[in-house]
Amino acid sequence: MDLISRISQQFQDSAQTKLDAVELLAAPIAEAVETMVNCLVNDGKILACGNGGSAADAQHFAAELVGRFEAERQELAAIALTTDSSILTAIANDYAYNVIFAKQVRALGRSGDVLLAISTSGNSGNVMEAIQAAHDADMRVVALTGKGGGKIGEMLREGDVHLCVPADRTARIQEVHLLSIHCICDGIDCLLLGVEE
Ligand SMILES: O=C(CO)[C@@H](O)[C@H](O)[C@H](O)[C@H](O)COP(=O)(O)O
Ligand SMILES: [Zn+2]
Repeated sequence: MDLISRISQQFQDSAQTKLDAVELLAAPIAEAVETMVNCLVNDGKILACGNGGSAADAQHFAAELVGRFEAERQELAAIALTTDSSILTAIANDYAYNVIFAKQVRALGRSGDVLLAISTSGNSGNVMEAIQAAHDADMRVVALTGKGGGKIGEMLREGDVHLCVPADRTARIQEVHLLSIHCICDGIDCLLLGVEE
């Protein structure tokens, strides 16, 4: 297959994966919006974590809440746990890579806060440890996964929200995660501001 055909195929696969996911994900995305708005209006904050491309997604999400998405509104409390290289290297070096997010959740997370946990496989150990720490702190979890949800799908409990993308390819799952994150940002603005467009 030549490059142009490969690229065209990827665009088609990405669009199809999104269309295939909407029926399954629309309700949990709406639940995620309500969970997060409820947290934010009650003075809570959202902590976000993930590895690799999902670390970028966590940061992207926090930037849209603290800065803005599409509408002007008050700053919203969100922190990506993927950005402080001193914290990350100290914890990985002195303890284990598996606890780089969990120790930050234990330091910063409070009852009523939300953890946005992102893992395409649903099996990243450090994201699982973060979820456990969030549960211990009486926080709710919004999990973005794929590939059937993995072990993270089995860890979630009542009050948590699971957005499991019905796909097996990491890149395609990440693309739906980003769309879902934008839907969450739009939904938060809509509930807080009544934004229609
Ligand atoms: O962006 C990509 C692949 O598209 C990679 O950086 C990917 O995020 C990394 O391999 C992650 O470590 C995968 O972790 P996870 O999504 O399974 O939790
Ligand atoms: Zn990637």
